[in-house]
Amino acid sequence: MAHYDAILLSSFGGPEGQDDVIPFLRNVTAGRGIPDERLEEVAHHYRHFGGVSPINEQNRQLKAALEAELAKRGIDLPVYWGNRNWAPYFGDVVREAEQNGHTELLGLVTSAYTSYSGVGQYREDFEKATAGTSVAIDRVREYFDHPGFVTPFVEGVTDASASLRAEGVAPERTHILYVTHSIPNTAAQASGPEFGEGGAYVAQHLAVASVINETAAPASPWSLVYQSRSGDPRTPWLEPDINDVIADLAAGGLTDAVVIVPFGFVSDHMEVMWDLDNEAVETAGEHGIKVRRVPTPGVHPAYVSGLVDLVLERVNDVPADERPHLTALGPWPDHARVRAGEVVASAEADAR
Ligand SMILES: CC1=C(CCC(=O)O)c2cc3nc(cc4[nH]c(cc5[nH]c(cc1n2)c(C)c5CCC(=O)O)c(CCC(=O)O)c4C)C(CCC(=O)O)=C3C
Ligand SMILES: [Fe+2]
Repeated sequence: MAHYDAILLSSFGGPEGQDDVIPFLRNVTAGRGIPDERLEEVAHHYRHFGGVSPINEQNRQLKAALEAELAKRGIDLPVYWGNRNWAPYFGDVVREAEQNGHTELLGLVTSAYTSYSGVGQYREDFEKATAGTSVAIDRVREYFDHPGFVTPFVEGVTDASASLRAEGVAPERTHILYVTHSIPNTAAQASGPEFGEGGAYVAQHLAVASVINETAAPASPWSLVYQSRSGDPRTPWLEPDINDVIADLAAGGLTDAVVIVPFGFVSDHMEVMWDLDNEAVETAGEHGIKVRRVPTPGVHPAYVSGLVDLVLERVNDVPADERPHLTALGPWPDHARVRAGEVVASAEADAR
């Protein structure tokens, strides 16, 4: 049995008013050479919604849902919530936990896949936040193929396909677009070169998309596509872009509808609201193609109880061969623990 004093719900953070937008974007991009034009463009996405990203409110709701599920199961672990890029910041939350006598934390991260953004950067955040404290932070494994994460997408694709069928669109003419965040090709490769082109990041997405499609829309063709590319235009990022694919499908004449499945994300935050509900839906409309956008897990009961299962699997040291996973890639291995600013146990997965 591993001992933990508390859970640390760990997320990205987002602005909650117009005055927060630029300081937030500076936090996000600190030292990573995002061109100013791109920052202004992204600021505009936030400004359009009053400078408020929905992500913090979604995390408050997820925290409340986790607390309710833990209480229901009689598990006595408080939940702290901290972010990388906006208040409540990890550093403040870790000190608050320490003052409350909670020094052994288990991180639940709102990223399901392996990449620097979802793994290495959080480990660095935890190193900084625990430096000079007596706090240690573990994190649960990447849960891209955990039933709790996959089930809401299976339901969403099933419902979207049924509603299109009800409008007379044949499943064979409905194309399912599994969409995730583009990252630089080099970052994808670094996520696990042993998984071939695109590394673990692409392999995980392909494996999950194939499982969702087989279960929810077996008669429909599908593709893995990307959104939210940024950075220097000369640097290659993962392609194709969702908007280009919608245009190509329309030109191909075999597609009457697309189902957009934002399975790279756990909640309907700004990247979903702007890049999909605004841009991609508009692209489909311009090409006369029907469109459905499937919800992200949010506070879906399967996701919330899946996260609690992931906590219990660590508390109870459940062996790998008993850990739930829906693809041949899983169960993904656990990561090294960070204690007082140092990585104290090394694991192969932590090169990422
Ligand atoms: C893989 C991945 C995820 C999924 C995994 C995870 O969830 O962690 C993700 C999530 C998110 N990304 C978000 C926002 C942003 N990401 C940016 C920039 C970047 N993301 C990248 C990758 C990812 N990002 C990369 C390689 C960059 C460029 C270089 C860099 O900066 O490392 C920028 C800067 C401007 C721009 O270039 O777009 C912003 C504002 C929000 C918050 C949304 C909200 O506010 O509701 C969320 C959940
Ligand atoms: Fe991002």
